[in-house]
Amino acid sequence: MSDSMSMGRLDADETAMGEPLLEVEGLTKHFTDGGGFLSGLFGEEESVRAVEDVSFTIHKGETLGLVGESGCGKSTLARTILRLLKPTDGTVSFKGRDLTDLSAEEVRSQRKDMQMIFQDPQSSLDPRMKIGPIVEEPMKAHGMYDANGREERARELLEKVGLDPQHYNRHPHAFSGGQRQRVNLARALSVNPDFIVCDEPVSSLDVSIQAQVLNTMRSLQDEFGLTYLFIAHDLSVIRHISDRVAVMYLGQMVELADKEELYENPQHPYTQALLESIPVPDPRETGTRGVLEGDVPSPIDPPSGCRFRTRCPKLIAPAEYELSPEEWEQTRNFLRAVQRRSFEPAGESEIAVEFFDGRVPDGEAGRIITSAIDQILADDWDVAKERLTESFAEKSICAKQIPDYEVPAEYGTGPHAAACHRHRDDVVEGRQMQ
Ligand SMILES: Nc1ncnc2c1ncn2[C@@H]1O[C@H](COP(=O)(O)OP(=O)(O)OP(=O)(O)O)[C@@H](O)[C@H]1O
Repeated sequence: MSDSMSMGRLDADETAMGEPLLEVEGLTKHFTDGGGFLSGLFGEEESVRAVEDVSFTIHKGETLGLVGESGCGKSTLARTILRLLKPTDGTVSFKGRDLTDLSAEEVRSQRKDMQMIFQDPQSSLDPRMKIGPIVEEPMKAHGMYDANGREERARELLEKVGLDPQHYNRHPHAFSGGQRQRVNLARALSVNPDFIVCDEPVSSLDVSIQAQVLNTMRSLQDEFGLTYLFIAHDLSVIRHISDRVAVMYLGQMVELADKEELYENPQHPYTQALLESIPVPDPRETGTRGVLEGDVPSPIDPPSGCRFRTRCPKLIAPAEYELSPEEWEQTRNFLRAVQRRSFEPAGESEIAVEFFDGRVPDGEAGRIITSAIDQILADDWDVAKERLTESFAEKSICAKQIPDYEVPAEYGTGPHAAACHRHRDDVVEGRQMQ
């Protein structure tokens, strides 16, 4: 397809994937500095734009994996969906019912159907309580069964999650991390929910234990007809458990597709970078550094257009310059190097050799580059950086419009949404045509 669809909306649900269970539409959560009396007076209250205009659907019985670097807004999105946080904007419908306008009491009763399990099984279990009563707590809160009924169900659930029901009277410290996460699962299941948000549920566990817990979660899903929103930063974990995968960057969804499609045919440069950075199984190697350049910008003042553009290795060339793909790549690398001040300027020809194979492009683009080189040699880095950024980065379509495209899928049957302007018809070989 050619042009941007509704701005910021990334939705991949128009298929026969089953009945929608959860529909999220334009969900936005900004954190505003509550103490901002003075800033409020001047109307300049700063807000952290943690989640911005996110739309997607989760179907009954599926697992939607949600992946992205730390701080990209995964937990805030999950908490806003569950109404643990009040949305700034947008709607969440669960089984066709809009949750956004429910009263506090209605939200509380709705929560029975929507449970959440967290990363750290240690801190989410009260060390003074025995695990049986821990599992019974939510049933008690929702007035389910009498005391005997609750105990019976708790014992049954302990067994279902792979624990010994005889351990009903033990305290959490008697269990390993994996076992404690199983207690959490039993507790979440106790109120018979339809939907469970799993926020990094296996991240704190040893790799060898992770697969076992994930397998248990899978079989519980089949047995109880559960639907999961599964959050993780680890792409191998997401691949193991998910049916579809959504990728988040700086508060927005950038790609959503069937699992196989996303892993085999990623169409967003951020997803591609994340996948390239899956570490070889070496416990000393962590994170995504190396492939993804630069720092994540602040969510207080995120980049315009595509939020990934300031780190994107595929930034689109502005329409006004007639640059070949090679020249654009050189120009982009030069721009990045100046922005990061990552080289020692020796002289004009040395810079031209280092970044442009000795030949700066012709025309207007060349004139801008040459004057930037002069400014660098005069130690005016900031002026050079500003000129190059304004002339190239800010003129790219990537800076001007929020991308949102549906692209052809090669694997699976579901749609594939990718928020990258390279999928416009008027972008050819990384350059926007006039
Ligand atoms: N209560 C809050 N007040 C202000 N800012 C917040 C608050 N909670 C989260 N944030 C900010 O919102 C952004 C998104 O945070 P969030 O915890 O949702 O990300 P995440 O992807 O879940 O990260 P992680 O994987 O590290 O948990 C971050 O910039 C974070 O600092």
